[in-house]
Amino acid sequence: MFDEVYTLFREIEKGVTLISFLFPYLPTPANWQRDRARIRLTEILSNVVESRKSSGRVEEDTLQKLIDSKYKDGRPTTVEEVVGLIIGLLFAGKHTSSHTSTWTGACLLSHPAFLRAAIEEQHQVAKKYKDGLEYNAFLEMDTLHNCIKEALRKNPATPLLVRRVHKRFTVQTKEGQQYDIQQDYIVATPTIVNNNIPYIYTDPQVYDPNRFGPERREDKVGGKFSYTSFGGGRHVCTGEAYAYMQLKVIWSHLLRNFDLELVSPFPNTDWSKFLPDPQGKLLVRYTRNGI
Ligand code: HEM
Repeated sequence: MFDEVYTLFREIEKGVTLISFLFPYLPTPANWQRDRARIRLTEILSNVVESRKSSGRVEEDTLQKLIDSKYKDGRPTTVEEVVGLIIGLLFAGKHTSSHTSTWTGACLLSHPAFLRAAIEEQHQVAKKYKDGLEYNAFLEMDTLHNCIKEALRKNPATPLLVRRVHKRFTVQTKEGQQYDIQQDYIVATPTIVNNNIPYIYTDPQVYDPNRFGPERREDKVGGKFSYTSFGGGRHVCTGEAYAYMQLKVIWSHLLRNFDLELVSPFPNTDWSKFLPDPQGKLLVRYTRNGI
């Protein structure tokens, strides 16, 4: 089942392009495949939800929370809604994480000074937690954290955040120009532009994880929306802490156990995707070492 779910996910992902975002029902092979995969994935996950419900078993997990949730008027969630939420959650967490992990690798392996600093930090943490790395050890990996954060600043997983306006409002630019934003307008905020504003980020084109260190704190200087790779406001990413933790677990393991070298050129961004990945294959040579 795992293989089939993974394949279906890939097929849905392939249908999430910039074109399909603007024209979701365009009759293209990618959109057909995406829609067929969505139907099959719904079938598989519906069976999982139905089987949990009919078993009478109560577990301490996310699936149970979704099944037990109720709307404000007391109505419980339907199987279809639970399945939709699971697909949404998997989509929110899976692709964004693999995207960020890949860009972190590409950035680290092309910036030797930061790679050395991240490896040195692994030495220090491994020395301190010699009985095995646990949760707190990963929280102490500030250098690695900032390397991931900077890779994500330069390569946000969601370069455009979109909202429908519920209530009319005005907005004023830094230069004093006012805009009237009317109800039902669609507003888009380009993360990729926000993350490169020169009065917030010094030399924004440069990969420099030190910008997030205690002396500079560039993610805070422009206010709470300076760094928007995890969104902001009411719908800010609820998985941010988990995302950093899993990315640190992955990269800490790789840095502690392998010598890594990027053998393909630093990748361009594939802008045809709605969630723009590195273009082409990223080739890495690895030798096992072990800190
Ligand atoms: C590096 C990895 C991740 C990145 C870059 C990321 C980014 C984002 C962004 C930009 C948003 C806001 C979308 C918007 O405003 O329209 C968001 C929302 C969300 N993310 Fe993440 N995310 C990541 C990982 C995760 C993980 C691992 C999970 C769950 C396990 C998760 C769950 C969610 C959920 C549920 C929302 C919707 C929140 C809401 O609408 O109230 N994310 N994420």
